[in-house]
Amino acid sequence: MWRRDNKFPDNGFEQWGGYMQAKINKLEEQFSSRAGNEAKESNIFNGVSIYVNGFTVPSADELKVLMVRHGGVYHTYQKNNDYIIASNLPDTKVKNMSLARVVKPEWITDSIKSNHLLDYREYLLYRNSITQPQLNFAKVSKTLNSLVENAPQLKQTVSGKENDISNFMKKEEKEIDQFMVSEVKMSNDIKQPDKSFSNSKVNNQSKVDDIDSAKFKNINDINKIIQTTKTAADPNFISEFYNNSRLHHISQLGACFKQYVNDLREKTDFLFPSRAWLKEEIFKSRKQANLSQLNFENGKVIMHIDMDCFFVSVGLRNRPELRGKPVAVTHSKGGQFRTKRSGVDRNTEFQLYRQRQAKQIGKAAGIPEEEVEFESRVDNIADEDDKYGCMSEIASCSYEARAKGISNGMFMGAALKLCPDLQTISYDFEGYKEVAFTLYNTIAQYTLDIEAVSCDEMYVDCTELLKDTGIGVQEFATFLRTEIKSKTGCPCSTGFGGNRLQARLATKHAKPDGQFFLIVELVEDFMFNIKLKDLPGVGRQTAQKLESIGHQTCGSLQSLSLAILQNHFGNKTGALLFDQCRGRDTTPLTFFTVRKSVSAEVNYGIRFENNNQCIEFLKQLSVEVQTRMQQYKVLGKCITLKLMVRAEEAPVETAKFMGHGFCNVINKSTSLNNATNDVEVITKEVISLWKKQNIDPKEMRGVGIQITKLDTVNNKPIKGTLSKFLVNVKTKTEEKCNSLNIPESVDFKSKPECKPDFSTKNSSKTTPKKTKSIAIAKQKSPVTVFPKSPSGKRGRPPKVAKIQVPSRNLLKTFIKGSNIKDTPYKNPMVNTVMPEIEIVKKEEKPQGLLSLPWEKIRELLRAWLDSGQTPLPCDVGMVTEYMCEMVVNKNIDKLYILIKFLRRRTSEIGSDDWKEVYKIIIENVQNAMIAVYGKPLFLGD
Ligand SMILES: Nc1ccn([C@H]2C[C@H](O)[C@@H](COP(=O)(O)OP(=O)(O)OP(=O)(O)O)O2)c(=O)n1
Repeated sequence: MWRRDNKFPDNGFEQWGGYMQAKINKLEEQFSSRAGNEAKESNIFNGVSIYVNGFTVPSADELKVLMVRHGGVYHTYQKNNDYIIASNLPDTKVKNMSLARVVKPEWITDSIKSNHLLDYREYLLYRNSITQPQLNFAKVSKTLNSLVENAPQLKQTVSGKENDISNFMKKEEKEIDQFMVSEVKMSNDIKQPDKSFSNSKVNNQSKVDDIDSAKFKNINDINKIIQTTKTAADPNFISEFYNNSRLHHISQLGACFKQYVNDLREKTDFLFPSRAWLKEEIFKSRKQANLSQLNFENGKVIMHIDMDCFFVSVGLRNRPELRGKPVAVTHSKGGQFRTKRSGVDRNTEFQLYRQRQAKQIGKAAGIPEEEVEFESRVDNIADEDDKYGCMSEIASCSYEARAKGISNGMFMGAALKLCPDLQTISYDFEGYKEVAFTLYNTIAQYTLDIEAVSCDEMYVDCTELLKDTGIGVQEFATFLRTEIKSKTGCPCSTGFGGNRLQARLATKHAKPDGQFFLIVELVEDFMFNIKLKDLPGVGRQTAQKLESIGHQTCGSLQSLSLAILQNHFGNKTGALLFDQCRGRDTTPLTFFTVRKSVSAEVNYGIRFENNNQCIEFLKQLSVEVQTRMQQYKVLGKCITLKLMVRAEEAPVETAKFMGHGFCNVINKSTSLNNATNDVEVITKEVISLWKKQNIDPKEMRGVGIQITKLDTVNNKPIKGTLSKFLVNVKTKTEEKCNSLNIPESVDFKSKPECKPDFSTKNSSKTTPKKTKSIAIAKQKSPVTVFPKSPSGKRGRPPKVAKIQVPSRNLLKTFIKGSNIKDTPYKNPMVNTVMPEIEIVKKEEKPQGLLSLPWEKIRELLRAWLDSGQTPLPCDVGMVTEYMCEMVVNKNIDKLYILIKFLRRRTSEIGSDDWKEVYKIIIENVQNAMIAVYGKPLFLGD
């Protein structure tokens, strides 16, 4: 007999427990013997045990048989790990139990039908909210934490060899994961969450879910639950709100991938071993000579790539039985019972929205507000207790749902009207992140010329990649899409064109699961039928205004001259429209993203009883903003408080539960003398802005804080990046600038009059000796004979007296392994100590760039090109000087890499100044080449 003290079950009859245990054991034995007798049909429920609570269809007995047949366990008495199968439960039961594993019997029957175990979470009995999701504490933090362990592993690149990009990606993914986890953690730490509440088994989610159950029809119960639903007056509201806000997660992910691309570009070597594999695979699969070979004379090839119905595709990986059906990702299940709250007046609220929209259209069309007519009608709007009244938003819907008229962002109720059998699946933030990483990593194996748009979308300049590999656009697209689909299980679409506008429109044309190359010959025809509202530069108001003057398509707008368009829309928008409707777009891709603002906004659950609550909330929101500023390492000068206040004519109770309803928006800003991220300063300013508005806190429906005019922490803007590093060698620099063919003026458009004296008369006889000092600095060497600048003047020394601290990365790069030494530098802007750079002068050693290792030069060059500043002649002089020295030192391989990089970046930047910089450098380098080798460096074109 098993004994209790040995932690084994006791089946004795001495105590009640013993009796019960004996009974349970007996029933289990019966179950096992029955299992032995039943023909086993599958192992779907291997490891799953269920306990049936109450009346179910199929009945408990039938479920027992099904479990036996399909490898599961049926418990007559509930055990810890059991799934509780129930069709409904009396409320006394609900109050006393955890609802996390209460599952509908359909979970069993549907799993058997689809021959695999379906996700039980999709069948939870208590999951439907009244309207919107309620806060599900700690769920997301848990998800993010688990991601750190489970970050997707990169596939090895070429034959097991990994280049630094793939290694870097792995490291970086982890850092980004940690960044996201730390964000959640930080905000929780700061706000000291009420653990008892977070951990409570019946949390807010289940409280509201309870309301959805048809069992809670007693209005007093419902009101009690609504009253206890968390509002912004609760001290833990903000962290919980952000942990559960889908929009917050999307924007976080988007920002992370922008940073990811920045870092990949900054820290890896731009060598792409996977290209060899790509080429090999594509050449292998070619059945005939490549017909789609690109004509590079046509310029750039820009790709736009976007996952198809992203949230749905990721969700369907666990619900394959729903493929091909109309599916939506939303918090709501739809079609369930909801309660009607008193005071809700949907008709009035919707009417107010319509009225505002009509005024906006009127304004866009130049009609005075008082003359705008709008239709005053009473719609047959479903109430919230009607399934068609559900105001839960659809985040993403499948293309089958779109075929029925459903679109992303639509309310669930409206969607159900269009498609009553619309299936819903829940969010999978972990899955989105995993797929997004795979998408970015797949592209980054082949090129880093990426502009990240969001977690599932980016632009890629494929020009260099295609040229380097010699593969065609279509075959690359097919290969890439297949690779992404096989790695992620999700389809994507790609569009290619000569610029970003064409690429984006091509993707739209290709969707879903397709590809389209808008070749130059097709552009005109293609653009003709494009709807103006689909152009990226055309917002709702502009589209409405265009429609009001009779234009809906690009073809139709092409009939208007530039002057007419500018007359109607102003110079900038007019010119944009003129170009866009012809498929023209000169905006270069931005590979390096610079953050312009940091903000935190909450427009859900904002319900205050008094001023103190509102002030407390403003303090918390200030902490949230400051936390984000710290993460992004920025300070800001301008603080804007955004207030959403219930419009006088709007019902007090909003149509959407805890939503903001129809509001007036007030934005108030203040500018500081110095940029800051000090939470006390931010809070003080925000509260002062709030107090000045004199608004009744009860009328507040949304609050946001935005910080703009950003500056990087410890990084004052720098001018003349290179010069600033090397300012203490200004005398030398001055000499060298003078000696190079660099115009003194910043106007790089003006060409130097004379060429450096590298001409053929500098025969090999005059070739300078290989020497550690730079050839061009030596007066007698052929490369030292340089003409004056176009202005005829000699260059002046740079006027920088003292080195300011440049970007941290640059600093780090330079401090290590160079002759730069640290001395404390106190940044007056913030209380942090930063090193000041001082160049140790050693006359006999090479100075400036020449003192640095080649790897550092690459970093510096990259930073210079990405600085977003106008190139200064002295900087150009130094780079030229360095490259000429490489020629002299016969360091041609590395020189070639630098030049290729320089060429690529300058052409990406696309400005005439930078193109001129490239030209000047190349002219000097080629002249040095001729001087040293008697011939120019072969650059391929
Ligand atoms: N306001 C928004 C915008 C986007 N998303 C989420 C859901 C989308 O699935 C995902 C990507 O957005 P897209 O605009 O790319 O839309 P889809 O990928 O769903 O569809 P499409 O195939 O048209 O790109 O981001 C969201 O939840 N809410």
